[in-house]
Amino acid sequence: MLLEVNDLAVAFGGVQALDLEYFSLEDKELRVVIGPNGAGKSTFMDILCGKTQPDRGTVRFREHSITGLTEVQIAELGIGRKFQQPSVFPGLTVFDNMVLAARMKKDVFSSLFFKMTGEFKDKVHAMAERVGLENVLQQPAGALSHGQKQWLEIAIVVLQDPQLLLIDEPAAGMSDRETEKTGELLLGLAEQHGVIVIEHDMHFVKQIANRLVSVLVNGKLLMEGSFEEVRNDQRVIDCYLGRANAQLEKV
Ligand SMILES: Nc1ncnc2c1ncn2[C@@H]1O[C@H](COP(=O)(O)OP(=O)(O)OP(=O)(O)O)[C@@H](O)[C@H]1O
Repeated sequence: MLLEVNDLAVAFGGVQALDLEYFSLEDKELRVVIGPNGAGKSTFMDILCGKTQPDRGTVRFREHSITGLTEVQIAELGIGRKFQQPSVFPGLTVFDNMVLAARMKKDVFSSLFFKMTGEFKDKVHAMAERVGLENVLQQPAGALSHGQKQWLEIAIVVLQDPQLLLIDEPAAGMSDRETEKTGELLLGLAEQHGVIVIEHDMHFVKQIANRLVSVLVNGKLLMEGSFEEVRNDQRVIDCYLGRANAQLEKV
C-alpha cells in the first residue's frame, strides 16, 4: 500500500473541515476525489503534503509515518503536489523551468556543483515530449497557453520523481481538447506513480476514473466506488450531483 490514512481530522475555528475515518491508495493507483464546495478536498491534500497539520489522526506513506512532518520533508519522501494555480517562472524558458525543478530534487551541495549531463538533458526532453511541450522548450513559460502551463507544472512535479502525485483540478479552464489530453497524460502517469486528483468536471472524471472515485461531503467520506456506482448513488446525487445533473446527462 502506498498511502494509508486513519481517523484524520482538522477544524478551522468552528468548522470541521475534515473528519476522515479511513482512506488508502495502492501503488500506481489513480484515485479521483470529488465533492461539493467546502467538502474538505483541498484540506485533505494540504494535510497529505504537510501544508496543514491535522488536529488528530495518522498518515502513513510507504513505510513512513508522515504525520507532523514539514512540507519539505514530505516532498523529500516522495509526495509531489501540483496546485491549481500555475506557479512557473514566466521569464524563464520552458526548458529552464524544467531543469530548475529537476535540480531542486538534489541537495544544496550537489545542486551547486550541478552539471548538465547529456543524460539529464535527455530526461528533460523526454518529459517535455510526454507532456506535449517538446516544440516550445525555448519559449518563455509566460508565453504558454493556460493548458500548456498546467502541463509544464505537472512535468515539474513529475521531474522530482515523486511516488505519489497530488493534483488539484488539472482541467480547470481548459478547452475540451486540452482536457482530454490532460486525462491521457494522467492515465499514463498512473502507470508509474500513485495519483490523487481532485476534480469537479464529471466528463473528465469519467475519462480518468479507471478504478475508484472517493466522494467527500462535509469533511467525511460519503462513499467510494467506480464512476458508474458513484454517479448512480442516490446520496451522491442528493449531496452533489443533483446540481450537476445537466452536465452529467451529457456524460
Ligand atoms: N485556512 C482555513 N481557514 C479557515 N477555514 C478553512 C481554511 N481552509 C479551509 N477552510 C474551511 O474548511 C472547509 C473545507 O474547505 P476545503 O477548501 O478543503 O473544501 P474543498 O472541498 O476543497 O472545496 P472547493 O471545491 O470549493 O475547493 C470549508 O468550510 C472551508 O471554508
